[in-house]
Amino acid sequence: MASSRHFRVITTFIRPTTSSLRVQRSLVAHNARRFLSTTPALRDSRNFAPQTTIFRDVEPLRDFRRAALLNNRTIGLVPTMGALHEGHLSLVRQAAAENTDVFVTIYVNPTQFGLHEDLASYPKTWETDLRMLHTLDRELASVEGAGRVTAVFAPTTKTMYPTLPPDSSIPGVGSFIEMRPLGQLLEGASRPVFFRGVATVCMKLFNICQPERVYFGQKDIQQTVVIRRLVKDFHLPIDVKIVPTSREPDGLALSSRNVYLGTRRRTVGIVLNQALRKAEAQYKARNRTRGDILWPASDHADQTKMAQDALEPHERARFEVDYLSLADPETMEELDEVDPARGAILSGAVKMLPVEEGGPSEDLGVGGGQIPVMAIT
Ligand SMILES: Nc1ncnc2c1ncn2[C@@H]1O[C@H](COP(=O)(O)OP(=O)(O)OP(=O)(O)O)[C@@H](O)[C@H]1O
Ligand SMILES: CC(C)(CO)[C@@H](O)C(=O)[O-]
Ligand code: BAL
Repeated sequence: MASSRHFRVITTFIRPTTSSLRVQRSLVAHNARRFLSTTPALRDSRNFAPQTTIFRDVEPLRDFRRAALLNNRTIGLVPTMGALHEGHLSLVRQAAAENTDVFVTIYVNPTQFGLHEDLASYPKTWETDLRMLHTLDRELASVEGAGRVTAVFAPTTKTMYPTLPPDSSIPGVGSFIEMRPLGQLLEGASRPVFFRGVATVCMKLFNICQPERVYFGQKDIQQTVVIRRLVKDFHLPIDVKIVPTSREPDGLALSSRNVYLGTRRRTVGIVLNQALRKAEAQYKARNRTRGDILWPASDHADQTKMAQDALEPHERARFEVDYLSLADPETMEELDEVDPARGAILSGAVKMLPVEEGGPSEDLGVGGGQIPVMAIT
């Protein structure tokens, strides 16, 4: 059986207090208002014509992109692994507010999955994904000034890895992009090939689609740091946009892997989000040192863990805290103290262990509570 996996919770960017970030935020707010504002900006969508083309190969997509460039159109790229949910759609919405064309890529990239991770069982919902994008595109068609979802790129692995088959082993035969030590910290410590795979596939997708802007979710915060580094170190002419995390009412972040959780692990899984909120509150109360910021988070996680461990096997959802991190926003190196002018990234990971004993009619999630999980709240 594949090894148990992390239930990751990566929540908070303690923002610097510089005016440039405030400007960035207000621009996003402006765009959101432009996009979300009601009647005056609504277009008549009765004549809605779907504009989305599905591409499997590189050359036709390149031709499409070239034509867009000649027509002064701008491309916002949203890379995904499919199994779409409202979090993905929020990325598409922001991309549509800032570009004439949105390209969505749907590709489950093998090189970012370690050999014992959940590549084989990763949820695939192609038909539903297309329906969701179609519905969203219809909505976009009715908004004055909004871009449209004009391309979905869903390549085969042979297209993405044209020379050698993808290799997920640590020595890794093939052509890769690596960032050391950034890609080896935190998530990279427990998933040693993860960021190598992400950086490599994103470089490929950026080269194929040549977007002006790319959109990534803050939920995967270390991934956003890796992408910014990719763009900086390889001089890519791309603007990286980070979109806030979409959450369930109780704070659980939407995530494709949530289907694995089942009721019991889902309920307990919000522990880390709760813990990190406590740490964030410490920062907001003007605490700046690592100990002061992180202790309530560790304490909350410890208390919850003890309470679960004390329950009977048919009642409990056991977990282990992998890390609680207070890190520099560009290097992800751990900080002893936060400089408010620079900000920090507060993040954490919890390993949700398999359910030991299911109840008679209990919803244990896809895979009966045993599937390796990489869900994010
Ligand atoms: N809840 C969310 N809010 C905002 N962005 C999100 C959310 N969930 C995913 N994203 C972003 O969507 C993009 C594609 O993510 P991906 O397809 O891996 O979905 P996922 O839900 O993160 O899946 P997984 O369960 O594998 O982590 C990434 O940039 C990711 O950060
Ligand atoms: C960015 C990405 C699409 C690369 O495969 C993936 O890591 C994801 O979905 O976050
Ligand atoms: N959203 C992160 C992709 C992964 O876990 O592989």
